[in-house]
Amino acid sequence: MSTIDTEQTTDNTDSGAPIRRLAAWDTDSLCNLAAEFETPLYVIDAQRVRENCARLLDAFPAATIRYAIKAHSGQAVLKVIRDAGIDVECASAGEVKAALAAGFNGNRIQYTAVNPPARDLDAIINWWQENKQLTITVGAADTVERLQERGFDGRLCIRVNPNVGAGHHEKVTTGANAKFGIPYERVSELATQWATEFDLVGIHAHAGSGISGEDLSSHEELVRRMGTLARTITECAGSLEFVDVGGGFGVPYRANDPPLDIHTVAERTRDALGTVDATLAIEPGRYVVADAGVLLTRVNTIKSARETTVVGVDAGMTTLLRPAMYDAYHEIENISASPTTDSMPVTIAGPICESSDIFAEGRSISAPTRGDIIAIGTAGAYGYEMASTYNARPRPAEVIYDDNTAKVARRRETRDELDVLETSSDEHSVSLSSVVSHSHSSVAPESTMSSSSTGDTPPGGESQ
Ligand SMILES: Cc1ncc(COP(=O)(O)O)c(C=O)c1O
Ligand SMILES: N[C@@H](CCCC[NH3+])C(=O)O
Repeated sequence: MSTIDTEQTTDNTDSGAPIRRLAAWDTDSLCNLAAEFETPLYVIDAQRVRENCARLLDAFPAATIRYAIKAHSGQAVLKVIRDAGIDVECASAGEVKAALAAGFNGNRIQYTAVNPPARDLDAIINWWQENKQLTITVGAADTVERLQERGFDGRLCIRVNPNVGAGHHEKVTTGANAKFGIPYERVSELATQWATEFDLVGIHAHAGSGISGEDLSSHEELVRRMGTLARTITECAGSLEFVDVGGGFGVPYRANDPPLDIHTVAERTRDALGTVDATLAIEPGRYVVADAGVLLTRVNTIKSARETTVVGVDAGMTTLLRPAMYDAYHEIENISASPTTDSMPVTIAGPICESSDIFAEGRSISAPTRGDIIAIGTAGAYGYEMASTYNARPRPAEVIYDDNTAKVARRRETRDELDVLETSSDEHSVSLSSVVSHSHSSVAPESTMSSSSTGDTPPGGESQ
């Protein structure tokens, strides 16, 4: 445990401020945390998560709010959200397990099945047997059959593909992607059928992630379509409990990005929905946690390279994937430098053997020296959550700061832990004469390949 100065780490502009910038964090405290817990290190401010929850509850007082736990599924964060009175949306059995462990009851959990593996459905049905208030959202008719085969006849929600997408990058635009949901045109017919077999409680759609406050038109169009569909279903299949219009509310990552005014979003969402005999539901993830987190990383290499200076740090794309995957922008500052240090443009790169392992290029930061701590802002959503162990790099640690104290929420993974799944025993093995089909092989037989074309000497030693 480490104690740091609350006064300085709390965003003192306004507890309802729409975004916490990197500049609002106390750099001395962050440097102390890096020294105490080492780097790379995620720091999450629990109070900021509370403020974000409170703002959502205030803007959507009559709605059901479900936090999309894929943004950050750490137990400490989930407990803050549970205590704020917000429910959860889970995308896998693993996420449901995390929600249950954090104390969410089945009636506060909505499981969204996306091409669900059998193992997920088995686990979900076991939990549903224990608490039949758990809601399952399906995005394909055969998922319904698979649930029926397992005895499910409970609370069902239909994921609609509204054919309207939005988001900060094409890779996070879901509403028009055929992978997600049942085509809009088919839903009322299926709803009529399923209402006789299940407790049909809702319909759901999600446009995508990172919807900008500057253009809410796609979000509004999706909500309008969902309102129309809800009215049709109510007539043909009976009333629904909720109409879930997804999450996706963006946060400004760049200093000059306009903040998303959540009250405006709420008002325009209600207007677009129109009158429905059901409760509005939303599923924000990023909005709840993004600006509550910062990633700290230490400079280990500085070199001049052609037109740039490369600053090598100990976090990489395995720690924070967003820049490599979506070219995502995060604020970056050298928080060890004194205020009088001159700035210089640099390339900030991680230790992973991939060219995309770069956090920023041509970014102006205070001139770094080896050992300095670099802070990467707005890293609370889809940061730790998307970390991997590629290049055999253990995942970072995470501390949560609350009530004047920072404590480890997720300890640093060790190199030894990377090997725990390896097995050398024959305990579970099968005998197979071959795993290559000789009759249908599309690879030319070795005898027809010249050694020059393969670059190898053929079996037997000499070229044929
Ligand atoms: C079904 C669903 N709900 C909610 C979310 C949360 O999105 P965001 O974190 O952008 O609010 C996502 C992620 O895109 C999602 O796929
Ligand atoms: N991982 C994405 C958003 C979530 C997409 C989930 N459907 C991001 O970091 O922006």
